[in-house]
Amino acid sequence: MSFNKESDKSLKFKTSKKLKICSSFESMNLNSELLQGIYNYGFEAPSAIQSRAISQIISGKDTIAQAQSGTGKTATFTIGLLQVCNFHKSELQCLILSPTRELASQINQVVGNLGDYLNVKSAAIVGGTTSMDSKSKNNLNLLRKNKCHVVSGTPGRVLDLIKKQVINTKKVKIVVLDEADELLGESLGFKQQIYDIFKHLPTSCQVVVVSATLNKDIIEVTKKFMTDPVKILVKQDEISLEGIKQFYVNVDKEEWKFDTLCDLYDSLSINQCVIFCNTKKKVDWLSSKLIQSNFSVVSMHGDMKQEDRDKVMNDFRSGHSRVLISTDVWARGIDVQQVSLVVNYDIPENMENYIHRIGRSGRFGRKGIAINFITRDDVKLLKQIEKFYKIKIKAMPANLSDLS
Ligand SMILES: Nc1ncnc2c1ncn2[C@@H]1O[C@H](COP(=O)(O)OP(=O)(O)OP(=O)(O)O)[C@@H](O)[C@H]1O
Repeated sequence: MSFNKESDKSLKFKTSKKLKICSSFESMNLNSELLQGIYNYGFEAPSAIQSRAISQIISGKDTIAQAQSGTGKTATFTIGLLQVCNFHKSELQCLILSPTRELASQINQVVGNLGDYLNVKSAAIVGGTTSMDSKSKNNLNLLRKNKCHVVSGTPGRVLDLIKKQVINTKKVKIVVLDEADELLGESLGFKQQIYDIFKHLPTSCQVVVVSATLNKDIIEVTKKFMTDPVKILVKQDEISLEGIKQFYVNVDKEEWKFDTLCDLYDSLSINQCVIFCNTKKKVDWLSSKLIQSNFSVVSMHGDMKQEDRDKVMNDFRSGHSRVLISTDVWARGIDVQQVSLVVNYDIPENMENYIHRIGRSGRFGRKGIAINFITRDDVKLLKQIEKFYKIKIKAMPANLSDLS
């Protein structure tokens, strides 16, 4: 196995020159209810990406915003779009697209929280549930009556509801593609859905593209639907967060991973931990093996029923469960601040998801630890990761608890 060629494309595109930097939320000319929502949510000062990108979004420019994991990109586009929307008008003005149901719901929550004083009506459109709960029914009713200002959803479900004329896109002013490289890449089949959604949007619609990882090819694709965008980008060797300490453990053979994990369990469950496997089957296998051995873990992947996924998410977010085993469905965007440790039980299959996975820890300047299990076959992959991000991944020290 080796990383695909896509990942090797270096970031040769540049940040736009002479960008305005707003060092406080007050200096962004936000309306007072929005400012109140921001402070009430606990934010005091903007992060680097927020101080650069929010004012660009507000000015109406198409914007490409790249910044490291956990540095506040969600609030960047949310504050921007909340300022752009007119809440006196009862119509859908903003569409936010993201790759997983959990992320779309999380973004919807942030929109609701930051827009608390604006009377924003937003809906998560995620599908997947066998029976619709009253909230989902209510959302659909609001959409049918064109009473939502903001929709946050996954591309397939959103496109479906546009085609069924439940979502009315006529007045959409701004569309956000979060985790844009995932949405516009070739592997997951979202790209065509995104193009189809664009066909239903007004041509004047402002486009905001966001991710921690963007490459030249993705920027090329965005030219199809963006006009002279402002670009705010980080260099490849700055994508990895300094606050996340990265280690490897030589497990030599696949069969030795399990015992290594059991030895680590006490350290894993001090705060909260996410363990990544590359397949759904492996997630199921590992979680049942750990449970059989009396370890307390929960697990999640894309083949599980949405009701079960929701329960796992709620338990993990509340801190009720501390160790979560998952596939890359959890790699991007999910924000649980207490996660301080990520274990790559399997090394990820693409370079980008390495950065996204480890970025589940160390949120917004917190400290994090990432541990990579390395079989003999993985040594080469680890070297590729180190070279690509210009980082050094050290051998795990004997006493991990000293680090946390
Ligand atoms: N200005 C701020 N002050 C304090 N906390 C903030 C601020 N902006 C964002 N945060 C918090 O930082 C955490 C990470 O933010 P967010 O999820 O938006 O990061 P992200 O850049 O979108 O990450 P990812 O790349 O993983 O999607 C969240 O818990 C959020 O509430």
